[in-house]
Amino acid sequence: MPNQNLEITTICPDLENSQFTIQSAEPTTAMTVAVDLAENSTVTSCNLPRIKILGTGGTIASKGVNASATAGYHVDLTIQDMLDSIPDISQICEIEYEQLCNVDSKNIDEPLLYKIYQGISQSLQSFDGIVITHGTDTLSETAFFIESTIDTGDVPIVFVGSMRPSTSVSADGPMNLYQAICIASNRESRGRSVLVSLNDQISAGYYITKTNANSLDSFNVRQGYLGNFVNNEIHYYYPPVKPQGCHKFKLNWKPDLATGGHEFGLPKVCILYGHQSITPEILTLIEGSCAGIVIATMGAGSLPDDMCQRALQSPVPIVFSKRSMDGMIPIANLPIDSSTRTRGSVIASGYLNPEKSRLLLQLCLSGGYSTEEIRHVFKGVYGG
Ligand SMILES: NC(=O)C[C@H](N)C(=O)O
Repeated sequence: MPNQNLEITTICPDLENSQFTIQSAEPTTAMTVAVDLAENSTVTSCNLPRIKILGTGGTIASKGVNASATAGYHVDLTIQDMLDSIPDISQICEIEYEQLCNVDSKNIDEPLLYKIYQGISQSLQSFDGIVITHGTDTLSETAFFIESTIDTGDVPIVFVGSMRPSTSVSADGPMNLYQAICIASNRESRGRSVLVSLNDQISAGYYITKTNANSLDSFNVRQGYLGNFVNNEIHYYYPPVKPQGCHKFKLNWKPDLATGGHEFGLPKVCILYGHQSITPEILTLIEGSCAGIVIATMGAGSLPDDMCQRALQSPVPIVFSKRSMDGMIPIANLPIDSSTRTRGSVIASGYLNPEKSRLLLQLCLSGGYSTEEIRHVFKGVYGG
């Protein structure tokens, strides 16, 4: 049911790029409750925090064929539909929202990534927190990209999705969205950079990974959850902290005056999946068509000897990542050229999984970094 005590103003009526503001119709009540909630640090003064919601789609914005269907659904809800399904937040924050796109996250490509980047960058100055609704399949990639390209200052950037469509019994979207808005509004969230709020857990977008394709407890982070959300209380386990050694890149994507769009261009990086009997020919096949390669190696950098020797000689940088969900690639496990005693084109991914390594390598390459500089950036992810 729509919240009756909200005033909704349409700034731009188109669905794509539509923007709305929501304010409490009863400011006096809001102020009173805001003070009551101060114990939980939801607000610090009579001025409610201003939160921007950026909608991109995903299961959280989806409908299935019936209440028992948890697959085969389609993206169909706007942010306004989603806000109608959560408890009244008019006493917690003021909301403005924008529908950037409405797609399954498998379709988030560079132009959409840039749209999300712009949406966040442009909102940083005028909002106290930003919430991004996103499909879970590639949520961690977008969160990693944003952490790597935007200096968020103190403003919490909270990514949220769901595993069940809105139409299913016990849909998790409404509670996840409600919690994300509370987290973005909470003073204790300041200075924590890019967060992911799912299934009552708060984690760092830089490290989190989707580890289960179906269950509600779909995300995992071996570096540890930052906090928990229980019965309207947010419990952070640590003081504000940002990921160690996270390199910030300046995007030099320029407006394309001819098309009115933007000139995108992260260099192409492919991911190879390591397995028994993988042979070096695969490198020859793809080196010509990409600027860098990431390999999900077996274990902590293991590849057949001939593959390692060939990787050392590659004309493009090759990042050794891992198939295993946890752990990292120690430098000592990288191949070494016996004549030059160097690692050639090979770089260790540290703790980053293949898809995050891909983005990091793309950003390095777009900045024109040398192999040594790229090695240095990746080294930051495991502290050297
Ligand atoms: N749970 C989800 O959101 C999965 C969906 N396929 C998406 O990533 O958009």
